[in-house]
Amino acid sequence: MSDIKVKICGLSTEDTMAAALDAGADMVGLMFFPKSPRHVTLSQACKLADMARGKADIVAVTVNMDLDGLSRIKELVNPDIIQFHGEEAPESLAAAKVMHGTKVMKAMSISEKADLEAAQYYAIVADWLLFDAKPPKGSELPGGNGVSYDWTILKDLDLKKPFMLSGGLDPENVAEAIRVSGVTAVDVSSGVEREKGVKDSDLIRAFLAAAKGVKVPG
Ligand SMILES: O=C(O)c1ccccc1NCC(=O)[C@H](O)[C@H](O)COP(=O)(O)O
Repeated sequence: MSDIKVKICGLSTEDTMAAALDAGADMVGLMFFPKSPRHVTLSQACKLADMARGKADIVAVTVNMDLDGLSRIKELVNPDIIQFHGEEAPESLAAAKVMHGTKVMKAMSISEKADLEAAQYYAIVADWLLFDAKPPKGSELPGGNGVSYDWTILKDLDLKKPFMLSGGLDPENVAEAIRVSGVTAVDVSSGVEREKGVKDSDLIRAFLAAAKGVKVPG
């Protein structure tokens, strides 16, 4: 039996980063999308990344970022993984992998099974796939909207690459989401916040305990 992997996304303070690390987060996400309420500056990101290095994988979350922007993040923050959360093509991921020498994660917007079809192309280059909910109409954010989709469509998905479920997860529903989808990795942002963009250490601990409490065959 092995533990579920958990990514806590959009951490922006030292207290909540410490809570996530102490409670056993496997990945911690730092947000580089300026419109996000979880956005961090490069200097904040460096401090938070230093706390996490060697304890959890540092994930830099980007949206359609140009090569210069990615290079600056690589040089200053040195993340373990770059998350691509926009309309980036598989070729852009491949280029970033070669250029920056990091692992890459591709987020895809999902509302129905057909949305999973492109995953096979991304799986050729991506080290991880993240199946997130399609943003609601009018949202300025491609992720972090706290909405979910039918988790059962991920059941029995075989991509030969690891993937995560996200979108609207929280400490109350994460165990059920893992059971009905069969996933072994989950990601959360809004569900561990007390208000939009403000992470809550107690909710982070509760989420990690609930997710890690589900045992999967491994
Ligand atoms: O969280 C954001 O503000 C965000 C903005 C732009 C692109 C991606 C963003 N989040 C990426 C994530 O990996 C979130 O954890 C994921 O979308 C799930 O969010 P939530 O439904 O709020 O748990």
